[in-house]
Amino acid sequence: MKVELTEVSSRDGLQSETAPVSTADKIELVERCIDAGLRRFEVTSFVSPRAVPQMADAEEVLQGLGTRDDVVFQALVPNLRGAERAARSGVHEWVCFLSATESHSRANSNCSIQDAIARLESVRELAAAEGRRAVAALAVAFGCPFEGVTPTAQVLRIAGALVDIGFEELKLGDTIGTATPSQIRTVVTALRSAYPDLSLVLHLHDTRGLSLANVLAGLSLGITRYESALGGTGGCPFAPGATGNVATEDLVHFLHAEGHETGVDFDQLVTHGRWLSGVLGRDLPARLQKAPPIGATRPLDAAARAVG
Ligand SMILES: CC(C)(COP(=O)([O-])OP(=O)([O-])OC[C@H]1O[C@@H](n2cnc3c(N)ncnc32)[C@H](O)[C@@H]1OP(=O)([O-])[O-])[C@@H](O)C(=O)NCCC(=O)NCCSC(=O)C[C@@](C)(O)CC(=O)[O-]
Repeated sequence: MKVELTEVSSRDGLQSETAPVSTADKIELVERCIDAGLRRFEVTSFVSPRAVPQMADAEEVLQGLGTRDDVVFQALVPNLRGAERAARSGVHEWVCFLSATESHSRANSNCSIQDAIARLESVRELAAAEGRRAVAALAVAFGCPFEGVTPTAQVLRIAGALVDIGFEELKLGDTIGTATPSQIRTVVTALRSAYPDLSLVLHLHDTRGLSLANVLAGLSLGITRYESALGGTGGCPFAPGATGNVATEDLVHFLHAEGHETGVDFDQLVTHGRWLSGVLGRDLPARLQKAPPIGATRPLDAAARAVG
C-alpha cells in the first residue's frame, strides 16, 4: 500500500526546545527531509511568539524554503492574527488546530472549545478567500493530561462541528501518547460511520511505546496518512509530560518491512536524523538511529568470546 507521511519535525519536533534552534538549521532540516524523499511538511506555526518562542521565525523559515511545486508546506494557524501572517507568507495549507477537551483548550489556545471552533471558522473562510486549503487538527483526541481518556462522543461532536463549517480533513492527535490500538479502531470507525467523507490523518506520539501498534491498527482500517518527526522529536508545550512523535526513521523502517511504499530513502533519513541529533546536542529517541543494519555485525571470534 502507498502510505503518505507528513514530516512535523521542524514544527512539533522543535516547538518545545528551550534553546533556540537557528532559522538556518530549521530550513536545512526541511531540505534534508526533502532530499530523503518526504513531500509533505508541517513546517512551522503562526502562533503567539510569547506562547511558543521557538516558532517566532515562522515567516523567515518559509521564506528561506521558497516556493516549490513538488512539496506541500503546511503551517499551524490558530486565529485570524495567525491567518493574516499565513496569507502573507504564501504557505500552501493552513492547519487549524483545537483541542478535544476544555482543559487542554484553555491551556493550549486560551479559549473554550466552542470559541476555538468559531475562531477556526473565520480562519477557514479567510483561507478559502486566499485560495488556500485549510485542514483541521484535533489535539488530545484520545487522552488528555488533565481529563484522562477523551470520550469518543466528544471527538464525534467536535468533528461534526468542523464538518459543518466546511473542513474536509481532520488530523487526530494522540498528544500524550495514550491511544491504544483498540481505541484507534473505535474512534476511527465511529468517525468513518458518522462522517464518511472526512479524510483522516493519524498524528501519533510514542510516549508509551504504542505508536507503531497504533499505526498498524490504522493501516488495518485503511488509513494511509500518518505524521511523524525525524529523531522522534516533539511534544506539545501545553500538555505536561508530552514527549516525542513517532520517529520518522522508525515509522519508515516499519512500513517498508511490512511491504508498504513511502517514497522515502531510509538510509538518508538515518543520516539526517543523526545530523539533527548533533544540532540539538543530544541522543534522540528514534530506535533506528541506533540499531545496526541487520547482518552487518561480525560474529564474535573464539578469543573475544573467551574474555567475555
Ligand atoms: C492560540 C493563541 C494565539 C491565543 O492567544 P491569546 O493569548 O488568547 O490571544 P490574544 O488575542 O489575547 O493575544 C495575546 C497576544 O498574543 C499575540 N498573538 C495572538 N495570536 C497571535 C498569532 N497568531 N501570531 C502572533 N501573535 C499573536 C497578540 O498580538 C497579543 O500580543 P500582545 O499585544 O500582548 O503583545 C495562543 O494561546 C497561542 O499561540 N498558543 C500556542 C498554541 C500552540 O502553538 N500549541 C502547540 C501546538 S498544538 C500541538 O502541539 C498539538 C498537535 C496539533 O501537534 C496535535 C498533537 O500533538 O496531538
